[in-house]
Amino acid sequence: MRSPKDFFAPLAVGAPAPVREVPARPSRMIHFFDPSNEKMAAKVPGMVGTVDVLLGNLEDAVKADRKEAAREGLVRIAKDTDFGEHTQLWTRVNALDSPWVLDDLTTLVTEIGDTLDVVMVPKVQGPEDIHYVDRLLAQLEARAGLTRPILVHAILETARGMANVEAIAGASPRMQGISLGPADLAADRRMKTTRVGGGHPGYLVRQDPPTGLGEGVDPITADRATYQQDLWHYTIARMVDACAMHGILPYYGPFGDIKDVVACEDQFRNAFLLGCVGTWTLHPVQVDIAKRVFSPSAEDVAHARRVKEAMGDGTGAVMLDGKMEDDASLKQCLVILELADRLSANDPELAALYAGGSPSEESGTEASGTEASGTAADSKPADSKGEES
Ligand SMILES: CC(C)(COP(=O)(O)OP(=O)(O)OC[C@H]1O[C@@H](n2cnc3c(N)ncnc32)[C@H](O)[C@@H]1OP(=O)(O)O)[C@@H](O)C(=O)NCCC(=O)NCCSC(=O)C[C@](C)(O)C(=O)O
Ligand SMILES: [Mg+2]
Repeated sequence: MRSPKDFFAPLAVGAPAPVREVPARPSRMIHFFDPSNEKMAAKVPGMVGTVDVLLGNLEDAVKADRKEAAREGLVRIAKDTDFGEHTQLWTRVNALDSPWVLDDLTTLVTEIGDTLDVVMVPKVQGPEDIHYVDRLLAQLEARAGLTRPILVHAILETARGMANVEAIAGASPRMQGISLGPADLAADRRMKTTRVGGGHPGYLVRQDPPTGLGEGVDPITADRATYQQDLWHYTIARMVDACAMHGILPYYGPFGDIKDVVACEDQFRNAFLLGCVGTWTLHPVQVDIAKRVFSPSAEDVAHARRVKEAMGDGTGAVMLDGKMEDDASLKQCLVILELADRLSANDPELAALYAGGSPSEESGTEASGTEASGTAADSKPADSKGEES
């Protein structure tokens, strides 16, 4: 364990100084592409400006015999593409115990280190994994003469990583954020699912047996409502706390049922409401869903402004639309307003929406009613409540 006094010292002579704060750049969707897949790679330049993050994936989902092609493809794309002001370039390197990761890091930092914003590290088990990457990145940055440090993002996909999540989040000033890796995590935990993220119809609670049924009707086998539960609630909530306590950013991960855009939106929204700032998008169809979900609704922004105005100096309590507002509800509203400001700075459409233009149908929001809504969930379509009976 390093002395706290040394926490912000570069780990190699000549490496850039670590950042003190995670840069406040939108990252609502981390869009995955396989740089060895020519059709997919060809779409990347056209996606600049439409997604917050483009991530060249080198790990799982890239076949073993395409690993080198993927690495080379990413170098080529990074060199040939202007990512503009609003789209970041990230990569997911191979796992630290794989035969590819050393070449991944060495090649990418050396060749495109000045373009690469974040390196995502899969299957992180504990802070020691981050320390290893931290030192190696510093050495490579120093050798390449980089002036800006590359940040690190961990994927939470082992039980041990989960148990160490707070230590991982605080392991280095390079830590930018953490994502949930539901498929590997499920396997490592020996959960009995076979999906990539999302819920499961078997994970439910059932209404109590009804009373007052007629003679001879069995209350146990009678019709009883069931409610599907969120398999990921504990994990995401714990990840959010670990990230918040260390000033880094939490993300949902992949939703593998590409066709089920409704359940995908529900899963993304659960993560957004719990504190995540973004998600992964695996297919272009998920991009607009992520944008809609991880941008606060116009109603929430308008409500937050009204609370801020009504609260004056920010202390005390007031009644607004029959609800008590106080210092703590104001703080929640300020979270929404800060996010809205940050997103508006990059996106004139959102800026117009938040400035009071009428919310478009595409934004998934409804025109303001007499009651201001309290959460982003209130703007969710009424037919997608995620309950079953
Ligand atoms: C799902 C797949 C196979 C369907 O691919 P498809 O070709 O069958 O889909 P499509 O609907 O036919 O595609 C239509 C068009 O979109 C293109 N396209 C399709 N996807 C993309 C994309 N991402 N970016 C840009 N373009 C894309 C595709 O090439 C095609 O182009 P075309 O019209 O010219 O023919 C494909 O979308 C894909 O491979 N996506 C990325 C998958 C991936 O990265 N997986 C790894 C992350 S999840 C994970 O690792 C788990 C985790 C965290 O580790 C853990 O939980 O443990
Ligand atoms: Mg995985």
